[in-house]
Amino acid sequence: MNPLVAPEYSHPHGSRCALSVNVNKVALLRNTRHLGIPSVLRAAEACLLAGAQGITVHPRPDARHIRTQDVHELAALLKAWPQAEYNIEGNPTQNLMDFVRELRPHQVTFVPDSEDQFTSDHGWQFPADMERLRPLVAEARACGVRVSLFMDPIPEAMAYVAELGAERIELYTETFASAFGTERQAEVLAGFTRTAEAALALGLGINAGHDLNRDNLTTFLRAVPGVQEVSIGHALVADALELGYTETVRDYQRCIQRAYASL
Ligand SMILES: CC(=O)[C@@H](O)[C@H](O)COP(=O)(O)O
Ligand SMILES: NCC(=O)COP(=O)(O)O
Repeated sequence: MNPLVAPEYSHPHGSRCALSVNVNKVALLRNTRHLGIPSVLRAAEACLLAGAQGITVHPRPDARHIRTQDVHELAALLKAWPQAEYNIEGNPTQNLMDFVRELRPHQVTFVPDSEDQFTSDHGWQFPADMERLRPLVAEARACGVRVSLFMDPIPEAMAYVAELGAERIELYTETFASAFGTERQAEVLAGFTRTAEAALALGLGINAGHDLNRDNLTTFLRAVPGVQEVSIGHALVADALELGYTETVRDYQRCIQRAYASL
């Protein structure tokens, strides 16, 4: 079998790879008026109804988009969707751990962003970040929350993730998205494949996200083995402005299924 095609993989949701919709950008648009529209809750519900397997939020300390009330209201909504997962992202040295303690989402994704960062643009640095993360990973796991660490595609860094006791990595996919369709695509993608193989060999689960879209998603999933979840927000919400949430989510699910059609 082609080693670059994802191996047979049993995912928590019965599909090959779960789609978790990040609703940050719905909140960003809502926050530009005091009218409460577009609704973050209605966006999440529409995406779940259309087949998304999860919802992701990144409640940044400056509340530029997702606010504390959104995080709590989505937790309440997801109680009615037992098959779906709630993934909360953020920097555990800032405001994230209160959400972990209070809401116990299915997953927390630790992202090393500074408070005023334009967007997420790098993963954790090991071994430098190890001791700072160790108690935070332990606390989240003690709360029964799966821990995923936001990581650059560096195979050698996977052993540190495993040593910390995190269950998954989230591959930061911006470098792939930037190289997509260029002469660098194969080289950049090979780095992601090597990193995924290193993670799988250590028993780590694999998530992926940042700048994934309908054009590049299938290529990524075909080449990178074992991806259990993609969290997609910016491009998906942009597509939904044109196509609506239902058709957009269905189109992303088609992109995911196409990645495994040859298996
Ligand atoms: C961690 C990551 O890559 C994204 O999930 C992040 O949430 C993007 O944040 P913004 O939506 O604020 O750009
Ligand atoms: N972790 C990635 C995520 O949740 C959404 O990233 P993007 O699709 O908004 O770039």
